[in-house]
Order: sequence, then structure tokens, then C-alpha cells
Amino acid sequence: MALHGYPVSNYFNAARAALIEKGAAFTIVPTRAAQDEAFLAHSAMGKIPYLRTGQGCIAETVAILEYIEEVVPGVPLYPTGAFARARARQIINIVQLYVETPLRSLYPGAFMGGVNAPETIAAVRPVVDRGMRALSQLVTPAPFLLGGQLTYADIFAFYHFDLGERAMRFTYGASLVDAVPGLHDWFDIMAARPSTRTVLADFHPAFAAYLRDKGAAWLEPELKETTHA
Ligand SMILES: N[C@@H](CCC(=O)N[C@@H](CS)C(=O)NCC(=O)O)C(=O)O
Repeated sequence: MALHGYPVSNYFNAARAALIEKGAAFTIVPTRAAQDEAFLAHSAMGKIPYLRTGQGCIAETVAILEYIEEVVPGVPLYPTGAFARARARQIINIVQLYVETPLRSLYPGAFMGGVNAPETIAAVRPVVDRGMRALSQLVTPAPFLLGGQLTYADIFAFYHFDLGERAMRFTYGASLVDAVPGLHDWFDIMAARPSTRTVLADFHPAFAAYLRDKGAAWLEPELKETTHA
């Protein structure tokens, strides 16, 4: 299997972490999103990540995670039982649809050197607050989102919160992880996992270079230090 994407992408990073946690044999092919016909043949929406398999390519991170779970033997990353599995998917959907996707419309101002319209800034916040309120109702990290076992919900949420937190802080001076009791400890536990360390070791320099390249108004503290040195 080959995972296509690049390490600034929170979706690519979630898929990569899942493959690592699963113990899958895979390679990484550095790939940027594109809209040309050749790219669309692999990823119909022109997005990364996509996973090249023996049967063809699959895009959409949730589909990639479900595929990995079925074809890669190893520790299960969906909980056992229909109800718990559905709960994991519910959490993943809420994170993607009501937290990550609205926050993404702030990325131009936060990460790309652009300016976010006041209407966008005003419209995004209530959607994200509603998503985080829903999550605080559904999860009590103990230590993972669904209890004692790491699941795709943890992996998916971690990479979206990691990037989303930056957009929240930049735009609203507010925190995502403060919104759910126990999420700070969960975040630290997730950040300490070997899979996370591997993925973030590539993310940090790539993100710093991305911000610099885009002339982002807001620079990562570590990038500021580098810039001022
Ligand atoms: N729903 C997609 C979202 C993936 C996504 O938004 N990827 C971004 C990079 S983080 C991308 O390819 N953006 C280019 C574009 O939207 O055209 C998934 O689950 O994989």
C-alpha cells in the first residue's frame, strides 16, 4: 500500500498514524492535491490523502480507515460491538463535519497569509461550539475517547484538534481542548504515542515551512524563534 499526501495535511497525518498504529506495511508518496485529470483518476475530489492499493486508489480518510481496519491484521482500532463502533463513527463525523470543516474556512487567514471575512469569523464559531458541546456530551476520556482502547476516533480527532486548535487560538483566542473535560490529558497521552511522535516530527518542519512560504500573519512560536535568531 502507498499513502499519498504530505505532512502539513491533518487528514494525511491521521491516515498515516492509523497505518502506523495498525502495524501496516506501507510507503509514503509525497503528493500535493490537484485538479488535473490524472490526479482525479486517483482521488475523485482532487484531495489528499489517497491510498493506493492492489485494487486501485481510495480517497476520503474515513474510507481509508475502514479499509485499513478490514485488510490489515493487527490490533483492532474500532471498538467491539455494533453500538460502540457506531459511537466511534458518530464522534468521527462530528469532528469532521462540525469542527474541522468549519474551522477549515478560517485557514486562509490563519495559515495562508490571507484575511478572513468578519462574516466568516462570526459564522464559524457557533458551529464549532455546537460540535464541541456535542463531543463533551459523548466523550469522557478514560484515557481514550471511548474508554480504555485506542480507536480511530482518537486518531482522527487528535490531528484535527491539533491543527484546529491553532486556528481557534489565532481567530478567537479560544481553545478547542478546553471545551471538553479531560481532553487536555487525552491530548497529552495521544501526543506521547510513538505513532504521533513520528507523524509530528514530519509535520512541524513542514508546517513551519508552509507558514513561511505563505507569509502567514501568525507564525508558530518555534518558527518565530527561528526567524528572529
Ligand atoms: N474529506 C476529505 C478531506 C481531505 C482534505 O480536505 N484534504 C486537503 C488537505 S488537508 C486537500 O486535499 N485540499 C485540497 C482541496 O480541497 O482541493 C478526507 O476525509 O480525506
